[in-house]
Amino acid sequence: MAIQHFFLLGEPATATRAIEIDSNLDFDGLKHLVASYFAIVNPSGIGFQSQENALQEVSDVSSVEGPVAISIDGHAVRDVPGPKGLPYIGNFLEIYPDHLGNHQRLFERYGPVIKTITMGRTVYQTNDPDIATIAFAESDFFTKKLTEDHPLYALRTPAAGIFLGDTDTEEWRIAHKFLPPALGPKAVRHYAPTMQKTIEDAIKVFDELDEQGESWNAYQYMLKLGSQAVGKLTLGINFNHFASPDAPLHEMTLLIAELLSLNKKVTSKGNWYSNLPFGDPQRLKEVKRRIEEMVEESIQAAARGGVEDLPLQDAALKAANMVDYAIRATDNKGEKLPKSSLVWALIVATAAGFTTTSSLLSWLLYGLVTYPGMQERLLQELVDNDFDEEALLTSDYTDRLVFQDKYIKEMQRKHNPSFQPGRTAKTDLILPGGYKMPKDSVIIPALHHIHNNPQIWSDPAKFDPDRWDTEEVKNRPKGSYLPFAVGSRMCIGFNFALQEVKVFLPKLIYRYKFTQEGDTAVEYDPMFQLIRPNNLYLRAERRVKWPPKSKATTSNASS
Ligand code: HEM
Repeated sequence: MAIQHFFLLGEPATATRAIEIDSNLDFDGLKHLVASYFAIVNPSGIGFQSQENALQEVSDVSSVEGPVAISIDGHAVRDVPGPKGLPYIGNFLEIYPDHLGNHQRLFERYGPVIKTITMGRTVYQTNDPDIATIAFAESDFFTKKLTEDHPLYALRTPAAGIFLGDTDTEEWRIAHKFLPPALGPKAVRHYAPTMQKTIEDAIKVFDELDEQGESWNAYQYMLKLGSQAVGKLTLGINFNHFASPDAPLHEMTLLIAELLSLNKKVTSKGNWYSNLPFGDPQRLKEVKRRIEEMVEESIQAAARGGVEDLPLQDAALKAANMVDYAIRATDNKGEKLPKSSLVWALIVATAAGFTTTSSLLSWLLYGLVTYPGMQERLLQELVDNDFDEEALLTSDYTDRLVFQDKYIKEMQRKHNPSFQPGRTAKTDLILPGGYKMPKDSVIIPALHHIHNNPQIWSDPAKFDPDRWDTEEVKNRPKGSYLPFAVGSRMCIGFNFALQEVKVFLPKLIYRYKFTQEGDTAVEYDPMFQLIRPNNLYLRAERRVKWPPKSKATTSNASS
């Protein structure tokens, strides 16, 4: 057993640590051992050197006259770079309003990990898939914990367990045991008829708008549609958004939309602001209270129906909605989701569900009028698959729409609604590349910038659904496409979201030809928790004719 002294290259050689090296250890084992002493997240990047000579064998490392310097991926350890800020506001003006474009510029200038400070809030971001994967894995190094620097800090609600709570809590464990089964692939399939009914109701309104020759704001109507679908799923409430073209948004939709926008305003201005007893911070508290009240009412209404208890999986397949599920679902110890978790878990599932899907739906419509040939190819695929107004949109049917699947994937690569899931460092640590992150600091795997990283995606700015057939994309590095995040805090509603858009899109595309009203550049809302288009106005005209089946399909059918 030899003892060697080590220090991190880039740190003073006086900060050494003595480590005992077992003579049976191999080189990888030595890297792991040293990594554990210095909280180096990925041991494989470790290099050892003495007097600038690389040491390649365990025997060299243990016998050389110490201390031995540790490099990471060929680098000395370093602080995460970022732009110098102004007093008080930090980098605010350098980032907003176009935070996507500006972060892209900062990644190009500073490399794969950047640090910015806005209004006193320090955030690390990465566009590197490896680092994103590390951050998303709940581990000794990272967890979801809503510290003051976390983008969801102003919304944190420990009782919700999911989304707005820390991983390391009983509330998350319980909510995470009960809720995902209700949104698993099989459970979601049984909601397909409800989804189809939702879009068929909505179509009456789009028909009326067409008859009046009116164009409409894509996000506003997709918000109606997305929240109508999710409201039925989570709370069993019909929001009646399609009673007429001007039907108002349901109070729940309005409040949740306000909650998110207030949160983005409050968090982008720093913690001093969130504590003010008036203005936006005060309104944020009022909005939360009113939402709680409304969900409690829908739980009361569902509970009065009188229902039998069922094991989780059975409840998921039989429930009329998630309130119904949450009341009946019983785990193998006979326990249920406690009342204290129920209200906020349902609020969060509702909010997470409709704000995201309505943005995705809006971008999917944006793609039809922006990217040449998409609308025609999607329509052709429907015709080739014998679609008509009566078709039943089961998941077996939508699985056959291969181009639609690639279109949705590419849309989530370029225009994913969710962009800033944050994870918190559990200890002072060293990331690949040698970047130092202090305990309790927050790193955001910047989804948009990972999805547009030119080192992973060729010509990332190009919207190209066919790239999903290429070997390059099929063999892409782990962590390079994460529209729903990954790891145990990833989205639990992704099956529902994907099924929903796969049911809605065919109905819309087969019935209408979409064109954009005016040619103003479409802007995204910079002060919203999600990326959504602000000013996309569409005209949906009833189709009167459809293309014939393509030759390949007809000849396949006759052969
Ligand atoms: C296009 C649609 C959607 C996108 C892009 C999306 C994206 C995401 C992302 C990135 C996360 C991780 C957030 C974080 O780490 O901070 C997340 C979490 C979550 N999503 Fe989604 N989501 C979508 C739809 C839905 C739907 C339809 C539901 C429910 C009906 C839902 C429910 C949730 C919940 C409850 C969590 C938190 C899980 C936890 O805390 O363990 N999402 N989503």
